[in-house]
Amino acid sequence: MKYVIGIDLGTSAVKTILVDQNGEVAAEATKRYPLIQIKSGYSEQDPELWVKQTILSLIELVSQFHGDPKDIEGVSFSGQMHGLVLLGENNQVLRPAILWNDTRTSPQCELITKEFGEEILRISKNRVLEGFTLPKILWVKEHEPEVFQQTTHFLLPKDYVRYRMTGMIHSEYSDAAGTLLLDIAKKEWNLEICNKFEIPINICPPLIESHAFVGTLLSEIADETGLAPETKVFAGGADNACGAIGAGILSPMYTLCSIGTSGVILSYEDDKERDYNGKVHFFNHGNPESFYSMGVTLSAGQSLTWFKDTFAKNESFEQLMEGIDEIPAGSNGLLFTPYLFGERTPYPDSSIRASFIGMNGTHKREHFVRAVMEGIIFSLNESIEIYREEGKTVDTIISIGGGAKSDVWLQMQADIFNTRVVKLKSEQGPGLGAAMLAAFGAGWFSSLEECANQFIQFTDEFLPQAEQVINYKKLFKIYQLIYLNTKEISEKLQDFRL
Ligand SMILES: Nc1ncnc2c1ncn2[C@@H]1O[C@H](COP(=O)(O)OP(=O)(O)O)[C@@H](O)[C@H]1O
Ligand SMILES: O=C(CO)[C@@H](O)[C@H](O)COP(=O)(O)O
Repeated sequence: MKYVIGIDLGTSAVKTILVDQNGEVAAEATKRYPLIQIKSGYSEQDPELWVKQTILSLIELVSQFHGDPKDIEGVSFSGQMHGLVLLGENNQVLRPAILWNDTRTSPQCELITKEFGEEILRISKNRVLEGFTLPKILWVKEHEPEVFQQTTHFLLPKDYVRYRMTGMIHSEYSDAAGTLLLDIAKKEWNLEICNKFEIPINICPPLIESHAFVGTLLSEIADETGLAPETKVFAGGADNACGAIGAGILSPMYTLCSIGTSGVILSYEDDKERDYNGKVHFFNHGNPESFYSMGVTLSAGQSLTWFKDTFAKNESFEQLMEGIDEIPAGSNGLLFTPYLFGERTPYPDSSIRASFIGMNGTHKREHFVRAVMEGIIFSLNESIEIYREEGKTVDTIISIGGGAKSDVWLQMQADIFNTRVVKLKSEQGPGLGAAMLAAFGAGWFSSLEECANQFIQFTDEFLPQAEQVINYKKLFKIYQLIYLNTKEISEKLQDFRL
């Protein structure tokens, strides 16, 4: 039996899975790393820690495997998107990576939008937002000019880890699409945008397809991890592109819901000319010549993690959620908006912050937990509404990410989205998508669709419950009022945030 490995470089942890030729997950390992948040709005990570934890995770994965490591034919990657890694001479890292959920770049976004926003929307198919890579590059150029001067390349997070495992520098289209520097339709770095903002185009890495063969493992990485030095490494994709592959979103039939640190509602796009006018993001898929669009809740799973770390640090998620299924929809009149780090869809607003509304003396901790979980799904429902308004049919959702571990949360998705919600056998959609890219790249299958037929297995399904659907429709309308009514308050509080 042959095997492939998918490495998912998430925001909270790196997750590795070993998958056999039938698509069965033979081993899994996870290694966590922290976010560095020195100020409100700042979010960084140490790229060296990504490499260290990836290697530790692979060591653990290989130790669970009792076959011949030479049977592990290929490795590929899924990675948190948009993060900026700057390399200098000899490819050393020049500063900590600035992540997708870092919102310090509002002034740079305003400048880009004012000077070139319409052209960028036309070329990159995306609106200028704090999370994307171009504003981060401009922030470094303005605030750390000596770092910018030394830059020889920028890389996206998983592309840096792949570089450290192979010695080869590349980017691939699905992740490059999230930089605002890529011409999405032509699949090339855009000289016009680079010139406009005085970014030397040669700091942009060479572009390849997601399933492209990059090289074999460096011998020291093979020695350390226990993998064979001839293990083939394939480029990989953005975590949402890989999530889409791993959940079988290879046609417009299904919609994806991912609850990781962020939350995503994602739809396959077969027409590259489809124009949402920047209301949702539009990116190259990991499947060659295809595209997807998505709406993003910045702090989805992260809101629940924040609540747990702050009020129930030593409990598991399962303990935290005990009793919440007995509480009625709407948590006895308590609502939560998940804007801990600002928001993206439908409100591109970096200064909005989260709120609990409706607290009264009868509320217990479990009401707050349920309200947080409901608020996250309400926020994702805003993206579903956009798709429905644009004429898309959303009737089946494939749900992935850490959030898909909870059946109560999956039922809440079915009731709030008013759709059938289906769970995968392994909730590690992006990791499975990465493994599928390795399997396709290694020639096991003639297409990702063929691979999906073999690899993807659905388990439970959750159907909307009529009474809950009615209640949640009413609650969603009230939830939508919170943004409008807290926007000004959030702005006024900005001066008091550290
Ligand atoms: N047992 C669980 N039940 C429900 N949600 C969970 C559970 N464990 C983790 N989560 C949620 O999953 C999120 C992490 O998901 P994951 O897909 O691993 O994120 P990332 O890819 O961003 O690192 C956490 O923030 C948390 O909200
Ligand atoms: O910024 C985005 C997508 O545009 C995020 O979805 C990141 O890609 C991080 O993903 P997770 O770690 O939450 O899976």
